[in-house]
Amino acid sequence: MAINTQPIVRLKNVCKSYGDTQILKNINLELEAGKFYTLLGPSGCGKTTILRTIAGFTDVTTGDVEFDGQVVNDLPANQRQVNTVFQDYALFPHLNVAENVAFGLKLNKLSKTEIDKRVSEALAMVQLADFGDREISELSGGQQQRVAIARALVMRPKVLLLDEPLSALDAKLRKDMQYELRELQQSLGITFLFVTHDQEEALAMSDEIFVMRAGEILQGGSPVDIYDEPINHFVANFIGESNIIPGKMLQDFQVEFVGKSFECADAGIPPNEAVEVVLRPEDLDIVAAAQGKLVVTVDSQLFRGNYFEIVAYDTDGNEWLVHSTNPADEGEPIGLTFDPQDIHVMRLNETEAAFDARLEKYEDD
Ligand SMILES: Nc1ncnc2c1ncn2[C@@H]1O[C@H](COP(=O)(O)OP(=O)(O)OP(=O)(O)O)[C@@H](O)[C@H]1O
Repeated sequence: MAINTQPIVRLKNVCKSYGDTQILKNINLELEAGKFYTLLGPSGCGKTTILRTIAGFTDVTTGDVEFDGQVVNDLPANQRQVNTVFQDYALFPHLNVAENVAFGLKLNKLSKTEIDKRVSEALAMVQLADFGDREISELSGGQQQRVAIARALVMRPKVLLLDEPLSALDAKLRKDMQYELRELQQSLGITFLFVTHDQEEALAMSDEIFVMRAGEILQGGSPVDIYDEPINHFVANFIGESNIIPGKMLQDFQVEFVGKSFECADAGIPPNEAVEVVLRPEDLDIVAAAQGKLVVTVDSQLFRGNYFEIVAYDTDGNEWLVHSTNPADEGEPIGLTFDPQDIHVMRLNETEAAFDARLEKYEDD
């Protein structure tokens, strides 16, 4: 039997402009059934605009939005099999919980019996089975958020769009809701497209992340791939914490930075090319200065609960962030060691396509 691998949603070369301002620049993405996707990027980069083009609230200027292989550019929002959970939940304060959830079904003129059944099911999915009669004002922020999700799920969408739904919650509740949302997505098997500017949230929740900047998707991939193999300075900096140091490729398996030559994984980059080297703070070990591959001087440190975050500088003036279980002496030199495999070398200004081709080649070799 042939397996249907056609994406549920595909954006093909989508551009969106308001007047002379281009907001989305040639967006290409595919969403498969049953996966948790995240659009991640700084404020104003176009995340909400992408959701709106999929939901049908915003027309594309050029390009196509496809559902199940059919172009839906002209299909009105209410005929697309998607629902959106908004940042502010957009619940109706004068309706109780069950009435809020029933709203869309009533508009679609379903029978009372069918509406009651589907509302109960949707409230049970978000663990609010006994809350149907409550007023919205009697709910916590997290509970309101779940009502908003139930109201979207009750319409049985193929894709649920979530626009920063956790941003109004305090840190603890936000973490709990991250687990809940992820579990809900997995148990329902619906495709979620989630928007956040919080990289930790994106890493924790997603099957796949699209990292955006200024109207473009810079890199798409699994959290592990994007963390370990960022395509460029922006992605490396935006995802997790990194030391990004200027360097030069010397030959296969050898890269130079801070005036020294280091063994590295083969990156498929020609000799003498200027590069940037990424080393994550947790991949650095502190040793005595004489034993270090590099010597840096400790500038300051913060206790982060389960580790010390140490800021140090090398002789070229590059800042180094190091995570260590032990404190260091401020003003003193320390040695740093690291595994060659933990050095990630990036070309300057490489496109994602060129990066993928290079990665594929050196992984095959
Ligand atoms: N209707 C509109 N008219 C003109 N400009 C718009 C309109 N809607 C959005 N924009 C602009 O498009 C850009 C992208 O906005 P968008 O809301 O998609 O960003 P975002 O990544 O979701 O940001 P945030 O994280 O702050 O919500 C912004 O510069 C915004 O000002």
